[in-house]
Amino acid sequence: MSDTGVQARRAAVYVLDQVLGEGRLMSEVLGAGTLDKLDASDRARAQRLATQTLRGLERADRVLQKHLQRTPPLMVHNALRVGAVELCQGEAAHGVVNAMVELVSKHKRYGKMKGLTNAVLRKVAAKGPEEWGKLRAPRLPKWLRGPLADAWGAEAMGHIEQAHFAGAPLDVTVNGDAQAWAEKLGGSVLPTGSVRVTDARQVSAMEGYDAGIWWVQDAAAAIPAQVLAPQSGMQALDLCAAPGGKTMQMAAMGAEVTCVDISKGRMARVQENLTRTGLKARVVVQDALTLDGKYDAILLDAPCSATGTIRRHPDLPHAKDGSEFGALIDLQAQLLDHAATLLKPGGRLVFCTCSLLPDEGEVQIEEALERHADLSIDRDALKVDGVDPSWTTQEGGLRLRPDFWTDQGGMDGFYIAALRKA
Ligand SMILES: C[S@@+](CC[C@H](N)C(=O)[O-])C[C@H]1O[C@@H](n2cnc3c(N)ncnc32)[C@H](O)[C@@H]1O
Repeated sequence: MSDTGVQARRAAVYVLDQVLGEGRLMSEVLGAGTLDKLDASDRARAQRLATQTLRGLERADRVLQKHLQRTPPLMVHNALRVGAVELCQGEAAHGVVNAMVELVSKHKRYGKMKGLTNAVLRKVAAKGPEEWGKLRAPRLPKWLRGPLADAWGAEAMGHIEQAHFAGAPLDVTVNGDAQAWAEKLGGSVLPTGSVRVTDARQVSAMEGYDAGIWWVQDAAAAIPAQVLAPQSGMQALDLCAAPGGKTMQMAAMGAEVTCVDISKGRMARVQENLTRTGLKARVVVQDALTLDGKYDAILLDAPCSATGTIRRHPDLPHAKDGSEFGALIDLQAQLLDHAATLLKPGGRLVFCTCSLLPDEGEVQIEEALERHADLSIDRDALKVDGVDPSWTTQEGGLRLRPDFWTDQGGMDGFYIAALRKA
């Protein structure tokens, strides 16, 4: 790591410029190799700083607001935001202020704003940490808060925002003795069988990773394959499979799995994951809408708004504006209709999305049941260990929210429903 942490902070500010200024997701910015020149520890630090700043953006702006007469240019504003978040979360003032002043002073256009940066961050260092704790959990932008508050109510909305601000622990799915691995990893076994590691280190350096005993998967994301529960030897299809968490679960259950995804790049990760874990599946890069064949069990984890994953991806509400969601909702319905044609009579289809929007969950299933007289909801499939019956919805699906299991660290938002073909 560089001595002063300037490089990591500069990279974090660049990532924020891209998310907040260009509407790019952090995964796109990082995927384009933005941080590749940094060493591993600076890269991790830059990513952590950008993530923490996005999570606490509203608080950072409130703390900064009273020291700014007008909004500075985005790059300077983002440097102040990163600095404010670090200071308010207990980082030593001299290191943060010096690094941010140096970073701004080297900027071609805004170098002259180093004095302002110094003055503002010194004021934040003096009072900010005390103010920080009294501020509310940051709210989602209106375009997303509106529909979510309509769906779940104002009180739940506040709890969801608190869960977003708290962030997410590391959950892993173990192919083996979960209790034994929970002890080795310093975690605990959740009611649904996932292992939660609160004191997470670098994942690839953790015991059992290289040996492929476990893979990273949020506890909520592990439930759809448990609901489908294909039996050993069954022909199972994982539609929209990459990076392959659910494929691996079904392969570990003994099913003959075919996994399909449209993205060649993302499917390379499925192949890597299968190689690491020693699990077997037929890997197909193809548009799921053009697939044929007949299967006993199908899992459709459809592309969606990903609004259930904001704890891990706080960039999403800032980079997006909801304008793409209509096309995703149409695609989900098409994928559901096509998946139904791939089911054998008596076969089962689990539909899921990592979304908090009913249009991508409850409404999709209600409408699919109207379109397909030969499909019925399978409520019994939801009787999975650790799944609270109160999570069941009116039409017979499961609604999971980030504010569930609060005492244990929450879970991603998900919708899951099981359908059976006559
Ligand atoms: C929510 S992610 C899947 C996560 C995965 N099931 C897992 O558990 O690791 C959605 C996936 O849908 C894929 N996708 C989008 N449109 C598709 C299509 N028409 N056919 C197949 N895959 C598609 C995307 O490439 C993406 O990998």
